[in-house]
Amino acid sequence: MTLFETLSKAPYDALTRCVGIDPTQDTLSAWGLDDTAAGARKFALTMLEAAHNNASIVKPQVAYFERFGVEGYRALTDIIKEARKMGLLVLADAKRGDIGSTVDAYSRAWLGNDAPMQVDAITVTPYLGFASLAPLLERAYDTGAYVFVVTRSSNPEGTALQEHGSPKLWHSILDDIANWEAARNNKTIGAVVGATVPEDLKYALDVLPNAYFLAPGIGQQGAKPDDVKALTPDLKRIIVNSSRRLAAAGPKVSDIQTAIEQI
Ligand SMILES: O=c1ccn([C@@H]2O[C@H](COP(=O)(O)O)[C@@H](O)[C@H]2O)c(=O)[nH]1
Repeated sequence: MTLFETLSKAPYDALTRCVGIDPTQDTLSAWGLDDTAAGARKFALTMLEAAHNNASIVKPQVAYFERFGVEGYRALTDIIKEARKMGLLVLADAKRGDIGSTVDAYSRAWLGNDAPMQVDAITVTPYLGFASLAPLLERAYDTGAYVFVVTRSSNPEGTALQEHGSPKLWHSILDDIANWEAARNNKTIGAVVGATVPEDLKYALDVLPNAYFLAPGIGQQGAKPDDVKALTPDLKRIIVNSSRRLAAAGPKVSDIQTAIEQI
C-alpha cells in the first residue's frame, strides 16, 4: 500500500508517528558505536526494531549516511529495504531540488520499482521554482510515491526567506501544490511545516485539506506533540517526527519504544 492509502485508513484521533533515523556523530558516540557506515547501520537497525509496530513511518536523514560515501549509501539502501520488509513506510529526507532535468535524475534514484533506493516518500525543496519539480512529481504520481515539499521549515533561519513577499513565498508554494493536486488526484503532494510553527501548520492544513504534513521539530528543537494536537480533528494528517530525542533514549530498544510512545 502507498503512504497515502495507508494514512487514509489510519484512525483520525492520533497523530502519525515518524521515527527519525539520524546517525549523528554524537549519537553514535553516545551509543558506543563507531562513527562509520557500519556504526550508522547498527544504529539504524536498532531504530527500526524500536519503530516496528510503534510507528508507521521512519525517516532516514540521507545526509548522515551520505557523509560516509559509498559505504554510507550501501548501509542506507539496506536499511530502506529492511524497513519496507518490516512493513514500515520509508520517507527519505533527501531535500532534493534542482533544474527539471536534474530533478528527473533524482527521482529515478528514489521513486518507483526500478529505483535503486526505492522509498515510499521523499522530501524536496521548491526554492529553485515549484515548476522545476515537475518531473519528480510526475514520477511520484505514476508510481504512487508521496512527496513532501518543504514550505515552512522548523528552523528559525528559514523564516526570512519563506515569509518574504506578499503573499508570503511559502503561501504561494502551498497554492502551487493545491493547483497541481487539483489537476491530478490529491494523492501525491503534501508539505513540510515545522511543529515549531503551529500557527503556520494550522494555516497549511486549511489550505490543503487532503494533504499530509511532515512536522519535524519535536524534542530537540523544542516543539511538543501538545503544540499541534488542537490544530485539526483529523490528527493523522500531522506526521510528527523526532530524531535526536528518540535516539537519546537508546540504545536499549524498550527505552526508545517508550520515547516513541510519548510522541
Ligand atoms: O524543516 C525541517 C525539515 C527537516 N528537518 C529534519 O528533521 C530532522 C529533525 O531532527 P531532530 O533531531 O528531531 O531535531 C532532521 O533530520 C532534520 O534535517 C527539520 O528538522 N526541519
